[in-house]
Amino acid sequence: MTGPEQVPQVSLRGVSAGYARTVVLSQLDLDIPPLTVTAVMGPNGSGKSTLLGLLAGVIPATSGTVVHRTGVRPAFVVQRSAVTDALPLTAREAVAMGRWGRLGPFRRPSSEDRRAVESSMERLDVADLAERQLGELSGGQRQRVLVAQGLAQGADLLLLDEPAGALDNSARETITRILDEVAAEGVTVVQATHDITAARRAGHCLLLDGGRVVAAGPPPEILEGTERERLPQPFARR
Ligand SMILES: Nc1ncnc2c1ncn2[C@@H]1O[C@H](COP(=O)(O)OP(=O)(O)OP(=O)(O)O)[C@@H](O)[C@H]1O
Repeated sequence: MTGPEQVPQVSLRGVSAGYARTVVLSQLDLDIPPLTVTAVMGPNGSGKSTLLGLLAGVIPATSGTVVHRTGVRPAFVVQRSAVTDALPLTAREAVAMGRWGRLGPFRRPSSEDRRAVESSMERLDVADLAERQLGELSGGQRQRVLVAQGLAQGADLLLLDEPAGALDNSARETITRILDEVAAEGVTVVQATHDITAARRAGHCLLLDGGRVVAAGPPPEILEGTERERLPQPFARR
């Protein structure tokens, strides 16, 4: 360890976690490197969302230690399917919810809060949808609104569960580029993804299978070469 940039954003040692009657993650030892994009890959049910929930602090560890580099509350962009599309909110109101944690009781949004909301919407190209109801938006548009909400939070750890899940190739490429830029600006990004192209461009890759880390390291090392033997289905077929 030579400097603060070497301190992991989050360090997990011997961590297990899950739900009431299900242990999902068992004895995980892993480090999330700071100021880069980590892609979390693995088949359906391998524990990617559970790991993000753990990193976000919404799912408790049942054993082991979870150490965060800073005390800043992470931003967590959940899968679109986890958000009720019928919520009576405009896109701008949904993005502004990203600032709630900073407002405190009875505080009105400051000009800085409003700026963060507007610039996040512009970045995700949803500014022209600001007054539309969430329920009126397409799946891809709603997904971009949720990513804008996460960005608006201004956290130093941005966690995203399949942020490009409902997007076409061009929008997917845009999200990947924005996440690269956000990391270059000093944010640690962790995204669960089934998109092998996005994973190849990440700075770090974690491969889960059955709630365990089966590989961790630079994407070329994790995704290339031994791909056929190493990647759990369905990645091995791609
Ligand atoms: N709320 C919950 N209560 C109980 N079990 C759950 C809950 N959420 C997920 N699980 C179980 O935990 C395991 C891991 O699920 P998780 O959603 O973390 O996987 P995933 O890798 O994100 O999957 P996907 O690629 O399908 O999103 C699965 O067996 C799932 O059925």
